[in-house]
Amino acid sequence: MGCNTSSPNKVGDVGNAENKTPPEAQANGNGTKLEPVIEQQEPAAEEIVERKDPTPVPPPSISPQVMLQVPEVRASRSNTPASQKSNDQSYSHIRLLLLGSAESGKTTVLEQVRLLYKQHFTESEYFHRRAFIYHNIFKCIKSLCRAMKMSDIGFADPINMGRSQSIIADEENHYGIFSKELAEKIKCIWADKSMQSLYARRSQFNLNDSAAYFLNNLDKINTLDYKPSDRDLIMAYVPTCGVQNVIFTASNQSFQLFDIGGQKIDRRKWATQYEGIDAIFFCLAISEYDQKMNEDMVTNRLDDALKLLETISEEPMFATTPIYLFLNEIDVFCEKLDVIPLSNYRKDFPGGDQDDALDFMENLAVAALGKRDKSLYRVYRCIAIDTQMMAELLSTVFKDIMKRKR
Ligand SMILES: Nc1nc2c(ncn2[C@@H]2O[C@H](COP(=O)(O)OP(=O)(O)OP(=O)(O)O)[C@@H](O)[C@H]2O)c(=O)[nH]1
Ligand SMILES: [Mg+2]
Repeated sequence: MGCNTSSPNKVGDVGNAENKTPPEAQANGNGTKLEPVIEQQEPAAEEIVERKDPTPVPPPSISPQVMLQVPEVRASRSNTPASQKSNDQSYSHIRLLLLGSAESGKTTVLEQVRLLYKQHFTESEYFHRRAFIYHNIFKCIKSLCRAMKMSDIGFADPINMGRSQSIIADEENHYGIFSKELAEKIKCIWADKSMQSLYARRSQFNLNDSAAYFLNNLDKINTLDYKPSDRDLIMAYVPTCGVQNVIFTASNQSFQLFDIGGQKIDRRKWATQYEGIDAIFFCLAISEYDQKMNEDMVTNRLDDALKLLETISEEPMFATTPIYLFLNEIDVFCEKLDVIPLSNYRKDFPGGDQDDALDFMENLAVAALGKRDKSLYRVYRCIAIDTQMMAELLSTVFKDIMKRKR
């Protein structure tokens, strides 16, 4: 039996999504012209030191965080906690909080909301994302070269060994277009037959899920007039270090979606955003069952994510707050199962096909929600990079949230 990724599976009593694309995704319900306002939030100096991601802070000219607001709320500061906003009578938004561990898909969900609900990207945001795409590509090829060096495989073409060594020795962060020579090196290494077999074992060295997508598109990207497409924006990984939010209208209701970084260092700030939250979107990347956390390279990522979910579920401030749980990355999960058996990492998995494995993961997540009343959570299986799937899912979720508010 194949993996059913065509529509989000739901637990609970949410009706099936009827429309392919929600009408509210095509225009702003209230007709307000939305003008993005970009504000920068820099991480504190001690965080820069502690952060495990080796490239948390892009060059000074590139903002790592953006905040999108409708004109009437421009006066508020980007780092004002949701708690303060809840006491401000001028706010009429339903406040949503994205939570989950690092690289679980939170910002991808936010970016999908922006694309679907017409929160256009500014030129400087394109510039910022473009810089990160070059950086993502270089980081990926460097990880692959390092992994090849550690492996017993060896390049199919011996010339690639020297190319690989020079990539490993390159200390630059590469936030800009690659030289012709560097681009050629990257392409040759990526095309090497042995590299492709190593790529199949990529979870062993925490390679970003979008590595192949960007490496395969290098020719298009490495041009002076390259402007990221919507797809490129969704596929890029820009680690969130701080809080960003977007305000948008769905079904004539105004929503504000907050997104916080999921690395351990960022979680210390989560509680400052808890008050006044109407619903939580929790992202859990189920594909990470065999991976270790970048922060310590010891803790299993799935264990960490489940523990995090349990903590959020038990948080007294969320006792009556609905949790919308997104079991994310089912594409990567299904692809990985054949290469890395789930039973190697989850001894309690009795075995079975992909759908059994998906059910098993869902049960783990539901168990982490503990004694929470069934009416206070919904579970969805999703692929956050799939815009069509997310259009249906988000439309269903927003309707459910509004039903609860009535
Ligand atoms: N293949 C695949 N890739 C995904 C999926 N969801 C997210 N990604 C990719 O995973 C990477 C990380 O996603 P983000 O949304 O930035 O992760 P995050 O939870 O915001 O991470 P932090 O900001 O570090 O907390 C990006 O490159 C996304 O394109 C998915 O369902 N499938
Ligand atoms: Mg993020």
